[in-house]
Amino acid sequence: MSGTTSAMVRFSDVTKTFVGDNGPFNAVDGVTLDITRGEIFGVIGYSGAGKSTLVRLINALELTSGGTIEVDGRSITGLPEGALREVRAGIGMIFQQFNLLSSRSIAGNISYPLEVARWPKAKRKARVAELLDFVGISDKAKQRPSQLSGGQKQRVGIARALATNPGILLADEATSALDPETTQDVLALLKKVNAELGITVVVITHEMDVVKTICDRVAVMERGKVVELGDVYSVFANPRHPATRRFVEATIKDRPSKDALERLRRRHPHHLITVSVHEDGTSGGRITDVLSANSVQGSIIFGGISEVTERPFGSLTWELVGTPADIARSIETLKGYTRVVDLGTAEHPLADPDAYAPGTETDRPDAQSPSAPLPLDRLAAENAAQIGGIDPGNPNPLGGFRKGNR
Ligand SMILES: Nc1ncnc2c1ncn2[C@@H]1O[C@H](COP(=O)(O)OP(=O)(O)OP(=O)(O)O)[C@@H](O)[C@H]1O
Repeated sequence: MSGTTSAMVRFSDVTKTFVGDNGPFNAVDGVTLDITRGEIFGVIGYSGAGKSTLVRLINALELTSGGTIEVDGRSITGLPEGALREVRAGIGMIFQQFNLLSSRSIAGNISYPLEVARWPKAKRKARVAELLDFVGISDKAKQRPSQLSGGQKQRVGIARALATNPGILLADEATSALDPETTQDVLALLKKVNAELGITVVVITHEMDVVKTICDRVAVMERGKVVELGDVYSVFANPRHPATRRFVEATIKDRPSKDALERLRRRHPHHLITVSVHEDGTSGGRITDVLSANSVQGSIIFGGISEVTERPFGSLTWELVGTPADIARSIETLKGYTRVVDLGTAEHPLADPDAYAPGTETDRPDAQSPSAPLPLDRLAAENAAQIGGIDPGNPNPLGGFRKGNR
């Protein structure tokens, strides 16, 4: 990769049109955004929002219907297949279902793209050993994929995707099939890929937890459009779009839902407030100081503070006991530091404008029609793409090596 511009990927008014059961529709609809060189960029959205399609446009597994895409300063729009193979060689990809070749050993899987790129045997062997060590599974070299756990399989997928030194790694729901602990391990590995190898990582996910753990910036997609874009902490601290708010609330779980608030009011009939705790706002200690300075007794009855991009984030719901005037003064003072939602009392309740009311997928106003089943040729194309520089139209990546492109 040339390293000449700060944008590793540039989408300019990009549209991708598919023909569905009800006629043509835009799976990606007028997207303009830059993915900065060296960052971990998240794309989040509900099923069918267009995330995979957007990311598959980067390595030309899908071709644009409108607009232009630049990868590493080079427009890939309208390039002939031969030139696209060159672009793909600089992009690694990993998938939810790993897409490993079951007939090959782990070392054989990782070596495969190097064979295709016609690396000499000794160089291949050294590179595979280096990659196995990097992803932490050197002891698994001779085993078959079926002998590995999901997390280990994804490590193989990552090693294979890195084999030919790509500048970009695309991770399509790479942790969605893993348990929470293994997810954290794989996310840590993706962070290491980014930090130690300087690779730009694009992560597609439907879990804000993934975004919160590793991404620098995030785009929220809904119905093919990017509805919110920004650095992760700001998006968490100030989500503007309803879809973003739902993702944040479902992940942080720091505020009582409507139902939980009703239960809290029954147990705690006095004045309730929810106070945001941000790095640049207030802390639990400062809240206590403000309350005691105003002769108000406070106790925490709900809340949670976790880390977003390694910085504190969350909120605490307090029950306040004191005179109405002292409580009002406390709330005014706290508002000078941070966001305070006044929930009133059991007798005179005030609604939380941000309350999260969990619903089903189909309850959501933005729910999309279910994604089409993965066509077989798409699976073959993914297999081909992740080993770098191969024609995604080849339905049988093991059916004979194509000529390398370097
Ligand atoms: N090859 C295709 N032909 C027709 N429609 C398609 C094709 N690929 C995707 N779609 C449709 O485009 C829309 C966006 O799909 P896409 O896979 O990009 O969404 P997504 O946000 O990644 O969803 P998921 O998280 O379920 O994978 C969906 O309605 C899907 O059914």
